[in-house]
Amino acid sequence: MQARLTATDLACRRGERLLFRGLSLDLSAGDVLHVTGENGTGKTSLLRILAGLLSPYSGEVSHEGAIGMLDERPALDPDQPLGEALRFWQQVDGCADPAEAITAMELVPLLEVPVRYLSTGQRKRAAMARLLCQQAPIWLLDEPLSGLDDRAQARIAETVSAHAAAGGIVVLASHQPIAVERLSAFALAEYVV
Ligand SMILES: Nc1ncnc2c1ncn2[C@@H]1O[C@H](COP(=O)(O)OP(=O)(O)OP(=O)(O)O)[C@@H](O)[C@H]1O
Repeated sequence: MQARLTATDLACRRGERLLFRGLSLDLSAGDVLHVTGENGTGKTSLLRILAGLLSPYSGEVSHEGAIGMLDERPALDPDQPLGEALRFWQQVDGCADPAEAITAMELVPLLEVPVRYLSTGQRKRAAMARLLCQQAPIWLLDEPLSGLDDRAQARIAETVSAHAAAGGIVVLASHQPIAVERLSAFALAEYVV
């Protein structure tokens, strides 16, 4: 897996406020970065800048390898049964082995359930299955553990570890600790204006 993610001297402004500045990153295959910071410091904003969904106020981002993002919006059709909703994305993403992702996230018993009936944790696991199918080397995970029980949290931690071990890059923003080897902590407070 060929992956690199760099950010140079990033500053982020939302509305009238400069949230952070002087932020640089250089991540390569196998790196896992845990971004921490109080509510409103700009963790989601940073991930959106890295994903190219939000323009930085200044600075630059570059990457080698596709980016997959997980946030609170799973982008799964709420009216479709989960299996159908996932199948749509599997076709778009050209997923080689959808069954593996579905099994890994323990979704087999839920495939007939309409997405709108899924619980918060089930929805997050579904979003993770979609991410696995994207086969993107760079993962940006916004609060991947929120709403998950202990077993599902452990499953996500294993999945993140496996992705890094296979040469992927993971940047995750989380208020909760995550049991992943080779995790680097990144305190956004150091860059807050
Ligand atoms: N579209 C917007 N326009 C103006 N301000 C915004 C916009 N989106 C977010 N903000 C503000 O930017 C700040 C940072 O938001 P962000 O969601 O990046 O923080 P966060 O660190 O992820 O917070 P949390 O821990 O609560 O998820 C907040 O004060 C928020 O109100």
